[in-house]
Parts: sequence; structure tokens; C-alpha cells
Amino acid sequence: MPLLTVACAVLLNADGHVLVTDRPAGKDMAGLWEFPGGKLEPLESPEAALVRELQEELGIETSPACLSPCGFASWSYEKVNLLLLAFAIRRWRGTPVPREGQRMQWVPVNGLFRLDMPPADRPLLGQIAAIL
Ligand SMILES: Nc1nc2c([nH]c(=O)n2[C@@H]2O[C@H](COP(=O)(O)OP(=O)(O)OP(=O)(O)O)[C@@H](O)[C@H]2O)c(=O)[nH]1
Repeated sequence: MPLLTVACAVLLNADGHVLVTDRPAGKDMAGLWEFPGGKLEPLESPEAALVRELQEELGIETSPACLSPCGFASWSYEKVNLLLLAFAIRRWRGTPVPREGQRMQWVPVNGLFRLDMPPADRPLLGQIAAIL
């Protein structure tokens, strides 16, 4: 199966809460909570992809220097092997506002374990808890 590389953001605010958005109706796994981010375009670095996705999805400005790798997960879905690369981000410019019809919430890290998230994300949660 093809390998799909996705970069995602663990946006941490001053209270130590993490931003999650839900997958809009009509997409695979609609309604599940996930970390903002998306697929790398051809020849694009994970950092550049994430900076671009955060602008598109939430209207915030970041830069590769703000991104700190904080974990990864690997999961085989029906049609792809997903490699999910997570970056912690504590500083950005602007206020996140969902731009693609997603719902959004800030949750304490412990609260992540109670959310309905894609199966690929579960192994990330312990890694995220460890960096706080
Ligand atoms: N951004 C993000 N994607 C995730 C997470 N967990 C997870 O399994 N994924 C999967 O990684 C892929 C991300 O791709 P994407 O967001 O660019 O694409 P998409 O499915 O929304 O569809 P699109 O091609 O219409 O943009 C999706 O298949 C999504 O289900 C996560 O926490 N964040």
C-alpha cells in the first residue's frame, strides 16, 4: 500500500490546552477529532506543509522555526499506510478560527484521551503527555 505522510500540529496555549478540530461531514472519519494539518504535497517538507495547512485551515501564521517535533504514529488504514508526524507549537501569530467548517476546541492533554479520534492518533497521546 502507498505510504501517506501527514504533518499535524499540537498547538499548545498558555494553559497547556491543545487545539483539536473535527473532520467535516462528507470526509472520511467525519466527526472524529484530530490535530490540524494535512498531507504533504509532492516535494514539500513536513514543516512547510504544516505551516501551509495551518494558514489554510485556521488562518494562523507559523514558521518552521516554531515547530518542534514531538512524536509520530504509523497506522495501516484500508488503502494507505499513514505516517503521522506531530509537531508541538507554542507560538503563532493570529487567533485560530476554523476556515473549513470544522468545529474546534481547546482541551487539556488528559482530555485528549477521552475524545473520539482516528485510530492513528492514539499512540500520539502518550507522547504528547510526555512533553508537557
Ligand atoms: N490532519 C490530520 N489528519 C489525520 C489525523 N489522523 C489521521 O488519521 N489523519 C488522516 O490523515 C489524512 C490527512 O489528510 P488531509 O487532512 O490532508 O486530507 P483529507 O482526508 O481531509 O482530504 P482532502 O484530500 O480532501 O484534503 C486523512 O486521511 C486523515 O484521516 C490527524 O490527527 N490530523
